[in-house]
Amino acid sequence: MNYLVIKLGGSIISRLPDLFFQNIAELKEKYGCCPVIVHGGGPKINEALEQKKTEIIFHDGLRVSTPEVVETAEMILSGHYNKKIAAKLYQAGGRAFGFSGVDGACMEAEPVKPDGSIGNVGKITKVDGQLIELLCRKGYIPVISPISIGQNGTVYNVNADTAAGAVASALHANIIFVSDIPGVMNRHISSTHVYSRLTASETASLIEEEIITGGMIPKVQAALSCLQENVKETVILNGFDSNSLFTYASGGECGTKIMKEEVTYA
Ligand SMILES: Nc1ncnc2c1ncn2[C@@H]1O[C@H](COP(=O)(O)OP(=O)(O)O)[C@@H](O)[C@H]1O
Ligand SMILES: CC(=O)N[C@@H](CCC(=O)OP(=O)(O)O)C(=O)O
Repeated sequence: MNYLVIKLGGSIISRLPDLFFQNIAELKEKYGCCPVIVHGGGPKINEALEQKKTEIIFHDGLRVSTPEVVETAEMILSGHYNKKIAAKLYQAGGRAFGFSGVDGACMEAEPVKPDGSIGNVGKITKVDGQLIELLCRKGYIPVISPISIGQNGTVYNVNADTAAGAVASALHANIIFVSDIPGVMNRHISSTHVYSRLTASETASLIEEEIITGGMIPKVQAALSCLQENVKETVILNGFDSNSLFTYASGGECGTKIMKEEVTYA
């Protein structure tokens, strides 16, 4: 079976056109490829923390996560967005099955920083790919919140781009990151310049030159690290463009493709 991991960013989820959900629901029938959704929800976690007057701190793009912050992130990701996306897909004609890494311990995590300096932020050590495949075989669209669990039962907040990369690696799937921009852009070149392809070293230079900043950094890093595993292709594309998913699935050019270095033989 062919899988496509679709990471829905918090920047776009609630503004994603209905047609985009419809295209996800039709992907298997039209292109023979099973969609697996992994989603974020960062901006709404910020809102919830602001309401609680809890300080918001990021360290290298990762949210410093006390147990209280993890509880809020879990409420927004595994509660609010996970079920909203499942309902949207059902409305669009699909049958979605929503869960997080905590359910069935299907994504195990350990602390990114064992010294506790950023709290319970996790990195994924194991994904139960068989469970995800089983759901796909039964005709469900898995919808996965990145909140994950440690072997001792600690619940971890995991960056959604990283979680999506781990799921894609486990399934040997390609991955697309759906966000609120047409791809990786360079406003120094022009206000609309989008790279169609970037290699690892070009990406590193754009980070160095501060052309890639903020939330785009964990995204390109997740793309590059899953290319080192079992993932062949990673693309960042625009959720506002409802056609982008089908354009990608039919082999057309869209968004920014992040690739390993091209090997040249003498
Ligand atoms: N070079 C770049 N090209 C495009 N977007 C960039 C770039 N550098 C930083 N960004 C920012 O990254 C954001 C996407 O990251 P993020 O907000 O974390 O997305 P999501 O919630 O979709 O995962 C864009 O909205 C944009 O503001
Ligand atoms: C550890 C960490 O930073 N977790 C993220 C999880 C959500 C996320 O990644 O959402 P987006 O895809 O919308 O950015 C957070 O708390 O914001």
